[in-house]
Amino acid sequence: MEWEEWKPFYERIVREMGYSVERDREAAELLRAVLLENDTYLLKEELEVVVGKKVYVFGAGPSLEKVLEEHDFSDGTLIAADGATTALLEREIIPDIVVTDLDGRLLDLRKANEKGAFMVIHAHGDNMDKIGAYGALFDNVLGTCQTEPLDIIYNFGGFTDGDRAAFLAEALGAEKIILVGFDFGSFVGKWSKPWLKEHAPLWESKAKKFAFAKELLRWLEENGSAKLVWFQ
Ligand SMILES: Nc1ncnc2c1ncn2[C@@H]1O[C@H](COP(=O)(O)OP(=O)(O)OP(=O)(O)O)[C@@H](O)[C@H]1O
Ligand SMILES: Nc1nc2c(c(=O)[nH]1)N=C(CO)CN2
Ligand SMILES: [Mg+2]
Repeated sequence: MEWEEWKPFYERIVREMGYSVERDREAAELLRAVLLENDTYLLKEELEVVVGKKVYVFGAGPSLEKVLEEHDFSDGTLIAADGATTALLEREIIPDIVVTDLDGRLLDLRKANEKGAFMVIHAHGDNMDKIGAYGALFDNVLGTCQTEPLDIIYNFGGFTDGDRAAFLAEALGAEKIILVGFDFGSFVGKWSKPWLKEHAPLWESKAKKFAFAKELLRWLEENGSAKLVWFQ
């Protein structure tokens, strides 16, 4: 998704979620500074070679657990959206790429990175504290933002970690994107937040995020060049 296509979505998101564009911009600058200072940044071209034709994107919906038990996903590139990383690690699956705004379980995000996963870390106005505190703990990081892209900070479109991961796969050349554990139902998967012990009833701000995520994935289905499939 090009910036001009993303801009109207972003403007609606900012309005409906009450975000600050200025803070989102500040976060992008902060992430850029952290990655440059530590020399841990990746360029798009370096991540492109990791993404094959067939990509599985794992969301953190409650359905993920059973699906991981019953199916083998070793024939594609594995991209975990934030909290889904924990569910994969529990089954000793190391994702190729983790897409996160750093609010999943930090130890699991780091473990995946140490075991070889490339990180795609997203900067927004509400995670600057996390970027400042933990940004330097990761290696092989492609930075993303939701405002205008900077030199090493990309914007491929997408809002939540899950739909953003699908937009990333599209931008990096995937031909088939299979969404696993995306149920967007009335429960948030227990891997979604570090403090959740069980799947939790959907709360209001998360419901709004899910509505945008679904809309963006529909856009990708209609306008992307990759085939988008919902794994059942
Ligand atoms: N029922 C579900 N519960 C949680 N995540 C889901 C569900 N269905 C689909 N997903 C997708 O899985 C992704 C990973 O979940 P996670 O909650 O860890 O990420 P997140 O977007 O960072 O959440 P937040 O906006 O609260 O930071 C979500 O971004 C969402 O796109
Ligand atoms: N400002 C701001 N932007 C976001 C936020 C958030 O909580 N605040 N959460 C996101 C992941 O779902 C993506 N973008
Ligand atoms: Mg997150």
